Amino acid sequence: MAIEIRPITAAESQEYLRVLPYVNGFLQEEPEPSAWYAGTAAWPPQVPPAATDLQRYAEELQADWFRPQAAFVDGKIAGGSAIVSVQVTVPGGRQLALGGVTSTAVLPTYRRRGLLRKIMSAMLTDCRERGEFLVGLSASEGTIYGRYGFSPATFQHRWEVRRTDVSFRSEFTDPGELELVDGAVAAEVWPVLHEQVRAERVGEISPLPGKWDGLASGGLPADGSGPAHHLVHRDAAGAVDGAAIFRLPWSPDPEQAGVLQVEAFEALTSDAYRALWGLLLDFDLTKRVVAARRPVDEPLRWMLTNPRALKLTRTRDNLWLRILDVPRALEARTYAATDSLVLDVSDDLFGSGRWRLDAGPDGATCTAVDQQADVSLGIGELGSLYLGGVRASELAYAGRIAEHQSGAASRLDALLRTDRQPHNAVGF
Ligand SMILES: CC(=O)SCCNC(=O)CCNC(=O)[C@H](O)C(C)(C)COP(=O)(O)OP(=O)(O)OC[C@H]1O[C@@H](n2cnc3c(N)ncnc32)[C@H](O)[C@@H]1OP(=O)(O)O
Repeated sequence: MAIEIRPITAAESQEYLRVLPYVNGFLQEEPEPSAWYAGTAAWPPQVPPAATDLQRYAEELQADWFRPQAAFVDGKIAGGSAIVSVQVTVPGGRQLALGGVTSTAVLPTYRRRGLLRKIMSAMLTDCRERGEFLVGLSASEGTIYGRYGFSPATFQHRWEVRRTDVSFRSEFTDPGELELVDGAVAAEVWPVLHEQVRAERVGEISPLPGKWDGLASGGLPADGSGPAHHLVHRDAAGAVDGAAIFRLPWSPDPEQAGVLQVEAFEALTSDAYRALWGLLLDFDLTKRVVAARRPVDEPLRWMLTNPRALKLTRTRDNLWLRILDVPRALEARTYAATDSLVLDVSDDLFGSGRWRLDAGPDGATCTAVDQQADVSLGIGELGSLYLGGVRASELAYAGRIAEHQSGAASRLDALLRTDRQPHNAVGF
């Protein structure tokens, strides 16, 4: 079998699309209603794409931010994946280029012959040559991407709360006001709000072009989750400082009736956060609120009289990170303490190395050295640590980091920690 890995031409778009999960069918361990996918249709799609969808996807393949690679077997496309150009906010506030791996699939009849490995190798090499030193993805299965040096760096929770269990610890007088707005207003609010959130939030991803376009049209999803409702909070001066998108899906099951699904929620201030949740958790005729894709350090539970009222129903990894250039990545963020440590980092794909990290609140220098290492770790472990969401001491206890100096993992923790847990509400 003759295998060739290369980008596709415009004429090959339809053939390429046919191998991809969102066209070819994609089983997922847990299907997501549109409300949780933050899209206008359930994911994975429940109906085959229409010709107009295929045409739109094919046009998207030509965009400069979408870089598809295909595996041709004996001249026919048998697998594909793509890198989308996005940015990720890192500790210190820089928004770094991130190559986002997406839309990955190999036809069932060609699986386990090394096609993904070859595609991945081509894509990572291309990113390095472009100077992108961070690559990320969200994984369909947890067993696939560790071998390429990816490892979870952000996590997300789904939680639910019964309306009758909610009582806030303290009285709250809103200095601003809430307003229900239509999709056209929401389509103007969300890009601006998310941009402000992204500037502050470690791990947040820049939205792909067109991310908010569907809000204005407000189409009805096929999964019965109902129309999107848009809630906006304005501060005392009238500036938008928070917003939520929610749905009130219909269900024949009495247990599932009366659920308010929170599709998106952002607040720039504690007041906006309290005001928005105050209404969403006490919405007339609802019994239960379900919120997915939420940060793992949700402050809401600390606002409730009974913190146990907020029940976690799912926790899962979100952004998997792969560092392609250790010194450039480590020099691009800032640190919570001042310290100097030698890291021995193994990387099967792009070569191992030993670096001294001289780090502080204003940044770092990272220099190749020969001296004794304080810790040894793999490139995947470094990816998990990079945004501050995973503790080095936890990975050391798990045998994933070797300490050569007692206390070195704790010192690494002190350097890498961030005030809030990294989180990305937006994916790709
Ligand atoms: C970021 C995203 O886009 S997530 C979406 C990923 N896509 C899917 O899950 C769609 C369904 N799955 C598929 O299409 C394919 O199984 C793919 C794309 C995941 C893997 O493609 P393949 O060409 O079979 O992978 P390939 O043969 O290169 O395998 C490379 C290695 O990964 C392993 N591997 C591949 N897929 C899996 C899997 N699903 N579970 C466990 N191991 C896997 C192989 O055993 C092999 O191991 P080795 O390096 O020790 O030999």
